[in-house]
Amino acid sequence: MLTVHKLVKRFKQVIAVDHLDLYIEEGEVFGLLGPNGAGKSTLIQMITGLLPIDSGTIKLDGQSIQERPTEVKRHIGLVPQDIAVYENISARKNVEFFAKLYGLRGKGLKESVDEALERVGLMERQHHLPSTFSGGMKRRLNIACAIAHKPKLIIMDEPTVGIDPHSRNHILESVRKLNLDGSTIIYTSHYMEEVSAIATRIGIMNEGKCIALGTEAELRQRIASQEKLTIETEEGVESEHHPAIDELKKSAIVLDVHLEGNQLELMLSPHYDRLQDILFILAKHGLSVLTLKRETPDLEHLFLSLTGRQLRD
Ligand SMILES: Nc1ncnc2c1ncn2[C@@H]1O[C@H](COP(=O)(O)OP(=O)(O)OP(=O)(O)O)[C@@H](O)[C@H]1O
Repeated sequence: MLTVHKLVKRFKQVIAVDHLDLYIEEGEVFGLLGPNGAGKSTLIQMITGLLPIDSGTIKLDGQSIQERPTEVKRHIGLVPQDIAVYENISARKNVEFFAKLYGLRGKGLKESVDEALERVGLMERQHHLPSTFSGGMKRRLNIACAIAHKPKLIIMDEPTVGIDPHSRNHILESVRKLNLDGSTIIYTSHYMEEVSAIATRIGIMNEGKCIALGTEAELRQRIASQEKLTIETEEGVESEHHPAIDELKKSAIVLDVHLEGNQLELMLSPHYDRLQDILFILAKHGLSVLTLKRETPDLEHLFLSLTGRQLRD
């Protein structure tokens, strides 16, 4: 449905999207994960025609956004990162306003607005002003405004930032329902667990590139053979430059070491079972172990091992 080919966007020195290739198939919920500044919003703004492309192509059902912006935009609904609703007209009038921009009128308009408000659970508050809504309700209204014209592709840019758990669950549930009813969805987030809950396929973006792509099972496969060891030490390790960390990093059995608060996180090579070697290194540098936890890493660790960064700063 959506094909992105060798897409590039620069802001002076910064290359926000770097020769990115991506395809989204009809019926997918595509979870786009990445830390701050990865280029997710820039990519979305280009897909939705809000930002000009430096080079590369974006096509929706074979139609180019550069060549046929009006036709392509008609089939896309964008839920932007920042809430964009009019505070001083009712929720219903907000949805009507956006639906009218896409040419809906009369009975079709009424039915579409009803359906959109119903989907986000705001029917009972339809005549209230958004200025009286919680942040979560405003976000849900934002979604209603984006979906009333029944777009084929719905793009949600971090729609759960800063909202209460009830609205968050409501949003995740409405994403599932929209998808079941035939919409294709791109959902960006910093939160692995959200993407994991709803996405049929996941792309991980960093520094303008898509560095991993696949179903959650496929991505997990890439780290399935590794193990994570979390160590809490009595003394506390202040920096990544601690001599114990340097020595652990040089050890053949330790693939990676990170300092997370007062804990050391070690990625171990497959089937490693000589924990005493690690304890020996720690003891040698005066560190006594309080707790040890050994587990299979999750996708946040895949991200960490690919980029050396956390998904959230
Ligand atoms: N209008 C702009 N002018 C200059 N630089 C920009 C502009 N928009 C984005 N950038 C830069 O491009 C890079 C990608 O930013 P972008 O907002 O696309 O990332 P993101 O993945 O959406 O991050 P976040 O999760 O924080 O929204 C960053 O380095 C950012 O500072």
